[in-house]
Amino acid sequence: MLLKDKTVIVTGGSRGIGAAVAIGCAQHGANVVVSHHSNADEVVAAIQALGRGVVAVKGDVADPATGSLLVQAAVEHFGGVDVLVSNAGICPFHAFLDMPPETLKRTMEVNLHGAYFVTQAVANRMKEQGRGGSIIAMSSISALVGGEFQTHYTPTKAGVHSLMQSCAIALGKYGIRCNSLLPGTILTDINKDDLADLDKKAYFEKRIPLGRLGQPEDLVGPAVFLASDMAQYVTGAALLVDGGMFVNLQ
Ligand SMILES: NC(=O)C1=CN([C@@H]2O[C@H](COP(=O)(O)OP(=O)(O)OC[C@H]3O[C@@H](n4cnc5c(N)ncnc54)[C@H](O)[C@@H]3O)[C@@H](O)[C@H]2O)C=CC1
Ligand SMILES: C[C@H](O)[C@@H]1OC(=O)[C@H](O)[C@@H]1O
Repeated sequence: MLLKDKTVIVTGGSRGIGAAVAIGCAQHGANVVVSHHSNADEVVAAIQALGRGVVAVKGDVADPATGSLLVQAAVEHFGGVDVLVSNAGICPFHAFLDMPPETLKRTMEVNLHGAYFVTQAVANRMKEQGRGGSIIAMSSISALVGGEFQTHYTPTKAGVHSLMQSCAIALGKYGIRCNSLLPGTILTDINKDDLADLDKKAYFEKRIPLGRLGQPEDLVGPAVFLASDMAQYVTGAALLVDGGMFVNLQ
C-alpha cells in the first residue's frame, strides 16, 4: 500500500492512461479525485469496488478555474491533496503547413496552460497544508522527438516537462516534488485513428525493443512510484516509459 490514505487528483482520469493511473493509485490505497471532461462513471465504479474514496469532477482543464475546483473537491471529500497527476491532453493530428490556428491554440491551452493552472492550484494547497506532496506531469517521448503531424503537440509535451523542472525548483522548499513521465506509444483513444495506419503501427512495434506497444496500465507502476515516498529524493526528473523505443536508433 504505497499510497495508503493519500489523496490523488488525476486530470483526464476518465479513460486511457489517466483511468489506469487513477485505478492503480486506488489499488495502492489512495482516495482519488477524477477530473474529467466527459464521463467518469466506469472509473468511479472501479474505484468504489476497491473500497476507496472517489469523487468525479467535470471540467475543462484549460479553464483557469478548474484547478481550484479540483482542490476544493479534494479538501471537501478527503481533507486535502497529496498527489497530482496532470494527465489530461489532446493530440488532434494535423499537417504543419495548414495548421488551423484554432487547433494550435486549443492544443496549447489544454495540454500546457491546463497543466500550468492545475499545478499552480494544487501547489498552493500543498504549501498551505505544510506536508509536501508529489506532482507528476504526463509528458511524452514527444518531448524529445518530433512528429510530422504533431507540430502543435510536441512543444506542449516539452513544455510540461520543462514546467516540472522549474516547479521542482520553485516548490522544493515546501517539500513538493515535481517530475514528469514520458510515455512512448500507448494504445488509447488519442491515437486510435493514427494507428489505424497499419504500416505505421508495424513500424512502432518493430522499433520497440520490448516488442509491443504500451498499454495504459504500463504507466501505473511509474506513476505510483513517483507519487509515493519511495521517490522521496526524486524531483525534477523525467522517466521514459516507452519499452525502449526512444533509444532504438539502429
Ligand atoms: N497514448 C499515448 O501514446 C501517449 C499519451 N501521452 C499523454 O498521456 C495523456 C493521456 O492520454 P491518453 O490516455 O493516451 O488519451 P485519451 O484520449 O485516452 O485520454 C485523454 C484524457 O484527457 C481528458 N481531456 C481531454 N481534454 C480535456 C480537457 N480540456 N479538460 C479535461 N480533461 C480533458 C479526456 O477526457 C481523457 O480522459 C495525454 O496528456 C497524452 O498527451 C503521452 C505519450 C504517449
Ligand atoms: C498521440 C500519439 O500517438 C502518442 O502521443 C505521444 O505523445 C506520442 O507521440 C505517441 O505516439
